[in-house]
Amino acid sequence: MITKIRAANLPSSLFPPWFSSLLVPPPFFPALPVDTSVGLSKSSQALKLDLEEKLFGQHLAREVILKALTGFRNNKNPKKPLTLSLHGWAGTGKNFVSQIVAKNLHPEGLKSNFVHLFVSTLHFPHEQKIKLYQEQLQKWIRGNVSSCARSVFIFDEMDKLHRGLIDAIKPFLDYYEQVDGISYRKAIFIFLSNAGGDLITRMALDFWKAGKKREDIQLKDLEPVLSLGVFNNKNSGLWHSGLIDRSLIDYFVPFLPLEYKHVKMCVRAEMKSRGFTIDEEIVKRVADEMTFFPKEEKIYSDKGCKTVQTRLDFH
Ligand SMILES: Nc1ncnc2c1ncn2[C@@H]1O[C@H](COP(=O)(O)OP(=O)(O)OP(=O)(O)O)[C@@H](O)[C@H]1O
Repeated sequence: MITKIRAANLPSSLFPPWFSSLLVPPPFFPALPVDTSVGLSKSSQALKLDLEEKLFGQHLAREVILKALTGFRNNKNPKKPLTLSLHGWAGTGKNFVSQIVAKNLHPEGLKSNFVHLFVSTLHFPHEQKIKLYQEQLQKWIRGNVSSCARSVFIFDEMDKLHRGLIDAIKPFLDYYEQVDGISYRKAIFIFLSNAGGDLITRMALDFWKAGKKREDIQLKDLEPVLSLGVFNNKNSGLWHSGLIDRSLIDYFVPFLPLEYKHVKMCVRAEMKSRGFTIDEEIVKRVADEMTFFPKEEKIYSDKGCKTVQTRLDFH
């Protein structure tokens, strides 16, 4: 599913018109604008605050993302780019968090020249064009990292990304000091997918049924779950790509399914961002319109907070 934000910030064709200028190999890359605020835009404290205030119901994702980003930014000499793999049900905040991270590094977020979002089904829809996509993608990454070492690349719908394209980006994710004269070690790659989302949900449901608190779910509880749903799942996209075998993913970040109370929090946040006074009656009405599963218990929103914005329009 493509959100408004993504569609609004993406070129209509695969790459913008000036892309062809990047086809010249280094050192002849044209000078793209240089971001002087790179890495200094906000402190880790600001990221922490953003995650605490804006991201609802995701205590594990909050913890892992903060740890990963803080560690990476404090490391003056990283040995490889930072690679995060975000997993979870639809509408639970994977794109939302990627945007928070991107904004933290580059204040303009998705609008920055140094943040790049690829959506598999939008940008790489035709299997027969894989060779072309591979070439363009590699040149795009190379060109942009040579312009800004701390470029951020977000790949949405990773589970739908053709294996050939994962192979194309693999060299950039590795521990090489340089590839063709360029170091990729300060770049950040974020992969988003629904793979493992059903298993994460089942785990959350088991906790709920056992009367345990959601916040008591720990990363170690989810490791075997992710291992089954992602690491050893031939359909997850990552499995047969060699990314996992070669330890090229630094952090797996699980997103839990969102409950009624989280949906209400999303409604309030949306009202606030539109400058409305919070009206609890409307908050309840919007949340009540969402559908919840499993059939019997009705605990988790089946679209997370995804349709909150449009539903609010009706009220
Ligand atoms: N955990 C959350 N906390 C706060 N807001 C959220 C959360 N999850 C979703 N939202 C809101 O819902 C919108 C849609 O969520 P988002 O696009 O991040 O979902 P997603 O997990 O990427 O879904 P998909 O897998 O379908 O792409 C976000 O822009 C945000 O406004």
